[in-house]
Amino acid sequence: MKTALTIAGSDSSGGAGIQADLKTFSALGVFGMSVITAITAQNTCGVTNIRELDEEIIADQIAAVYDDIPVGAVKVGMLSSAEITRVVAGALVKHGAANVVVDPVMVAKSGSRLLKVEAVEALIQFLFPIADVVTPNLHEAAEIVGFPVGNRASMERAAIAIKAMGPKYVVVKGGHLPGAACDLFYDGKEFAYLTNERIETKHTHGTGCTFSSAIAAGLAKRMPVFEAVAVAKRYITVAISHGFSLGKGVGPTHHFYELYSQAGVVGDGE
Ligand SMILES: Nc1ncnc2c1ncn2[C@@H]1O[C@H](COP(=O)(O)OP(=O)(O)OP(=O)(O)O)[C@@H](O)[C@H]1O
Ligand SMILES: Cc1ncc(COP(=O)(O)O)c(N)n1
Repeated sequence: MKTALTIAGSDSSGGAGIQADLKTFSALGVFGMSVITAITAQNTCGVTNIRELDEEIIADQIAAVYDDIPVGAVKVGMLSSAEITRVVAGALVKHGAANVVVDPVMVAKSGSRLLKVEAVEALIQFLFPIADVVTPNLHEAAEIVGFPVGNRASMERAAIAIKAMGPKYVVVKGGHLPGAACDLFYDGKEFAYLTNERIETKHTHGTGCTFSSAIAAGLAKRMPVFEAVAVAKRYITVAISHGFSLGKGVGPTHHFYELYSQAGVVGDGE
């Protein structure tokens, strides 16, 4: 059985965070495990409270998994503070984590800050050098590199700057671009664009979490990195096109296995 671990925040409404990650792992046929960094009181309208877990229980959760179970890939999402970021990075190094996907979650769609401003430096310093893939959206890329990112030229400049911070691969997500949903993949040598038509929907809660978990699921299945990203792009496109209204605000994406096998995202044999 292939396994993947998510280290992220809990979203009580089930659309983003740990919950989206585990649903994605399951739909892609990978056994999911979780380390919770923070608990958010959250629904489709926004985040009403955040409680960080203490560093000891976070480190102990990571140790409990790695000391016992082979971890095929790990996705890192909401980290909230610089201290949590340092502890997670240190634990991943200590346990020799492989196939590390870092989604540099900073602000929820609803506007709440999920990573303190002063923690961005720790993310760059401690996590980027041990990451295989880093997946910023346009806003996150801009905060990381310190210049505006809003078109293909600036996405390429940002990808080069982020690659220089240590990860093996960078995916700058263009979900917030005008027009097509166009993501940039960069391996340090060449740029490749993964493009899909924009789906007109407001139900996109958790798209970033879902995309990065799908990449981790692909790596856990030992796909080459570009193939894992391409499968994740197909997965998120199907997930958004079947996003649905739930609650009064921004509804979630869709994670039911049948849909993905019908759409050819996962083969029956996987
Ligand atoms: N309306 C859309 N139609 C098609 N694809 C989309 C749409 N919105 C986002 N995507 C795709 O979803 C993936 C996630 O991108 P996005 O830029 O939304 O991430 P994000 O901002 O980190 O997500 P989140 O806001 O959940 O944190 C990317 O592959 C992006 O191209
Ligand atoms: C716990 C947690 N992690 C990540 C996100 C980002 O997802 P989105 O930007 O879609 O709200 C979130 N809202 N909550």
